[in-house]
Amino acid sequence: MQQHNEDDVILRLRDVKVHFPLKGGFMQKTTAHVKAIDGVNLDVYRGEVLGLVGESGCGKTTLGKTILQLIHATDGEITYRSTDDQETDLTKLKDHELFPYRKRLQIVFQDPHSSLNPAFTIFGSLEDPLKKYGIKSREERRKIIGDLLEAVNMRREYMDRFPHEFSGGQRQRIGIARALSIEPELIICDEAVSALDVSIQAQVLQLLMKLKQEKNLTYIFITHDLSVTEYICDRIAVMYLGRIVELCASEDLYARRLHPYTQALLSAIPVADLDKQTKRIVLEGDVPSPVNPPSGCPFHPRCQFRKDVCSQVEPKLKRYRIDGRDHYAACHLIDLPEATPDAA
Ligand SMILES: Nc1ncnc2c1ncn2[C@@H]1O[C@H](COP(=O)(O)OP(=O)(O)OP(=O)(O)O)[C@@H](O)[C@H]1O
Repeated sequence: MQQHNEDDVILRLRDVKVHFPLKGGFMQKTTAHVKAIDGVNLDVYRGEVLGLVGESGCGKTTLGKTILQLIHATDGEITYRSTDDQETDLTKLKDHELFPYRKRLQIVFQDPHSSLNPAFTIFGSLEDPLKKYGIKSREERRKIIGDLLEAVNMRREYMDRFPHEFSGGQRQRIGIARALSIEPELIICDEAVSALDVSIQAQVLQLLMKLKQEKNLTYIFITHDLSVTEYICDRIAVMYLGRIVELCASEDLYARRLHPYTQALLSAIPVADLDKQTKRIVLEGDVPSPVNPPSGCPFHPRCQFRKDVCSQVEPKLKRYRIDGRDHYAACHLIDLPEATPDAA
């Protein structure tokens, strides 16, 4: 995996929180908060594929939508860094000021069946963003959409068909074409292949990787499926209860996972090489409610290695240097020296 430096950062998240108010009673007063994201720090590097993994409900989609400003952060900074080094904290912008940034950051959703309007032809669905971003001539829009369809291995004339005329895999490719239409720099793929059969998944993943190379894209790849991330991600961030609990190069996560939560997640994936199969660690219970997260380490009630400190003090995400690479983890039980600030 290539090493990144500060100049390569495209997105910088600092202490990002998203607390949804829960309303109740006759007056619909806020009675509590769902702490969906609770202090995320993360740098995303230009040109990388960053996996965001974790069980259902740990905050992956909320974080993705917050980066795109489809959900407003309760607190923290989300800084976008352009190729000419201009830095903009997206959380501080008003809706109309976000317009140029929405072009640069796009999303592909999970469900190819519901993400296209059934009443519109493919041209009708795909021309909208082009119109918004100033492509006035219909002929030009038809040319761009035809080129986009060819880029996702489909025929140009398909633009005059309706979504129900396509298979799930084809619809997902159309969703990718739509995300690409206004030439973004970063695409968030939210469970983009999870609804597809395994063989179709492989085709769509291959397509995503081809497009990444051709168009110099950055991906944040959200999934609960750790068997997919190993092959396509440069780095992986593991989320639990709205926090990142481990973050490192993909190969390092699979080779030497540090956090007990990651160990449990990875132990559940079947591997072809039986020598590499680790003993299955069964996670007891569900992810606790983000309304009242556990004290101390949020994972401690489900952790088979927990000690007293784990229920008392929340562990920080610490940086370790392993084989010359950064490996971050938030767990009291890791017995490794923390990296010194200048270790690189
Ligand atoms: N608008 C909302 N209002 C209140 N709670 C919400 C809202 N959106 C999400 N949540 C809660 O925030 C937490 C994180 O949800 P989120 O969908 O981000 O998780 P996820 O990891 O993407 O899960 P999944 O893979 O099931 O989509 C969950 O407890 C969810 O119920």
